[in-house]
Amino acid sequence: MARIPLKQLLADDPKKVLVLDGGQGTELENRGIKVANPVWSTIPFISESFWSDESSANRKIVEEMFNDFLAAGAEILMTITYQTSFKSVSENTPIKTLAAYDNLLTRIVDFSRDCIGKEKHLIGCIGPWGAHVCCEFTGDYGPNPENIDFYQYFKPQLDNFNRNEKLDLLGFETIPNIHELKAILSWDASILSKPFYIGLSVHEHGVLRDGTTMEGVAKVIKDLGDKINPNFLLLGINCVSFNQSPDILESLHRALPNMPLLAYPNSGEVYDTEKKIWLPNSDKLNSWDTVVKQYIGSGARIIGGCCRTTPKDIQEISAAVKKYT
Ligand code: MET
Ligand SMILES: [Zn+2]
Repeated sequence: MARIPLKQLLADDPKKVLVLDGGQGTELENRGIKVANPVWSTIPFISESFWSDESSANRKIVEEMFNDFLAAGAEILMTITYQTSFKSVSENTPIKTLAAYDNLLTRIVDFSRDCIGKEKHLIGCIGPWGAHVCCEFTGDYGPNPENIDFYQYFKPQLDNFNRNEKLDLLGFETIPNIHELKAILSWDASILSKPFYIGLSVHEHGVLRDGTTMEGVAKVIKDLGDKINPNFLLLGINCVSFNQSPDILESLHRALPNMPLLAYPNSGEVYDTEKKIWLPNSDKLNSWDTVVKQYIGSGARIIGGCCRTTPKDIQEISAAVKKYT
């Protein structure tokens, strides 16, 4: 295999910082794919013509998006599978059986690998439990979040991704609730057999969306001690406020000084949940150059962008990573 396993890559060169791609769902939307539906950015992959017709318009859009992120300097990219859990897909699309679902995931990973080539690292993206009920930004998982069977929810996607050699890393993204974090971290290497990271959905005031402090998050990890799954490679934040993200990452670093971190915030625009539109943020405090410098100072090893970030953002991130490493 041409690619160095990520665990080794991060350990061998303690200064190496990998540039991640940008916000794929919103970027597909920018490029004309209508993603407003229950499976969000999974939608182009649901129609058979995406697979049968190599000149399909959506196929071209997705290929071009990957190309543009690569040209901007992305070294590690994600599959577009944020809202592709078996529950979301089987309840909202004609794909109903586990066999058909496995076929869908395998096709998406194959296609993504073909788009990025053999050299780049590929992340199997896994959205949070909250994504299928749209509460990843409130963290409100109902009155008994401790009783949610998170494993049952994630299992079909995990089983498929675990056995796919084309994926280098699994990414649990936008995790807003401490019970979900605890559940993921309770799974051993027989359940999570590939390297993985967890991206937290953090409020601009610096707490997990459900109110847990970063010290509280750190305690869960410290309490696991050496029982922690050896495949747990990085912890970080995603889909968080651009302005607050350096401070949030720093607080995570203070609480867990030896943990490799990752950060991929939003563009700086702000989502108006009532009007369902993105508003420009006239108070954008910093440039990517400044925030990337701060992330690296706080132990970030993977840096990219989440919602509304484009190849232009990735280009700026890439330049800053080169400058500060
Ligand atoms: N990686 C995902 C995407 O941009 C993250 C979404 S956060 C709501 O498609
Ligand atoms: Zn996002």
